[in-house]
Amino acid sequence: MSTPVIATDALTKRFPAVTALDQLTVEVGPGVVGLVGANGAGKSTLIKILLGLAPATSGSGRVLGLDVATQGSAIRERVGYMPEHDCLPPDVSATEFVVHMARMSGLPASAARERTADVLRHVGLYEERYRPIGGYSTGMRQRVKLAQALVHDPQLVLLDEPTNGLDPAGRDEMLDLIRRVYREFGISVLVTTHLLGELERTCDHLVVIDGGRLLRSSATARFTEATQLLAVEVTEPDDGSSEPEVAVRERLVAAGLTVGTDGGHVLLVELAGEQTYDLIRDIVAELGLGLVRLEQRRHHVAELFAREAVDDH
Ligand SMILES: Nc1ncnc2c1ncn2[C@@H]1O[C@H](COP(=O)(O)OP(=O)(O)OP(=O)(O)O)[C@@H](O)[C@H]1O
Repeated sequence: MSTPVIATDALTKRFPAVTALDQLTVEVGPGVVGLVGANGAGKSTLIKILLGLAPATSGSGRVLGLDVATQGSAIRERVGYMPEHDCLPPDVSATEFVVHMARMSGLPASAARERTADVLRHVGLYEERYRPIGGYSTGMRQRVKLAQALVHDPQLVLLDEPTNGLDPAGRDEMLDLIRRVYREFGISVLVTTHLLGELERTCDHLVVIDGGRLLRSSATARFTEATQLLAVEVTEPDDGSSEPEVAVRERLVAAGLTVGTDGGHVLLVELAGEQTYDLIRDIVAELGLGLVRLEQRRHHVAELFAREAVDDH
């Protein structure tokens, strides 16, 4: 494997009331990497430590081979950062703001103007770039934040929740843009989200954390490959009672099967031999329900949490 872009070893961050990162050991190579976790999972804390902006309590980390504890400024020269929260001044234009950020990172005036024009074009801001940011839509503001992260031509960008507040179309556009940052410029990307499943199409590799701990780190394809999992969906019963899948689930678990859900009404049943199909059909029939769907399916990242919860019991 090529040199890891990011590598941490037992990285831990304790605040007085909470352990935000707990012995996190993870290594990711070049490409587009998704950092997935619920709110409070520790994503922003990890990003701040990787940028050398906050010290770890224990453990170590390297970004582009540089030590986060002692080489923070060298890291920030080579890494772009798009913060989660809006940090944009309303009275200046995108061009003025991004030129300013380019100058701050050390580019001479003429190079700063050229790079600014390039990155604003790349993120899809054209005539609007001369108008004050205060009048921009959320999508446009997110693009300005992305542009300032790219303007000093970094080797890696850390994007904290770049799709936050966007509608589905805006989200898709942002994800396409992120993909192109790597494909067209060769800039590696670490992108965070609390929306499970959102990054399946965008990322080569996914790191999933929960409560500061590593749940899983692997190629996206490994998350979504076909598994021994059956999706089961049943009809509403005649008596009109809701959530018939709850009764089905109880019966399946009682029969010794491992059952999760997709977060909605679909049950996900571990296949334990061919008899699993018959068992499901029998139980559904005994409960007086009909089968809408019974099929082997692919994993989605979203299931990871549902399945973990089941595995804990
Ligand atoms: N400066 C701080 N002081 C005390 N606790 C903190 C601080 N920063 C973060 N935390 C706590 O650490 C945990 C992880 O927070 P973090 O912001 O890293 O999570 P996150 O995954 O980025 O979530 P979000 O998307 O909501 O920001 C949370 O419980 C949070 O309350």
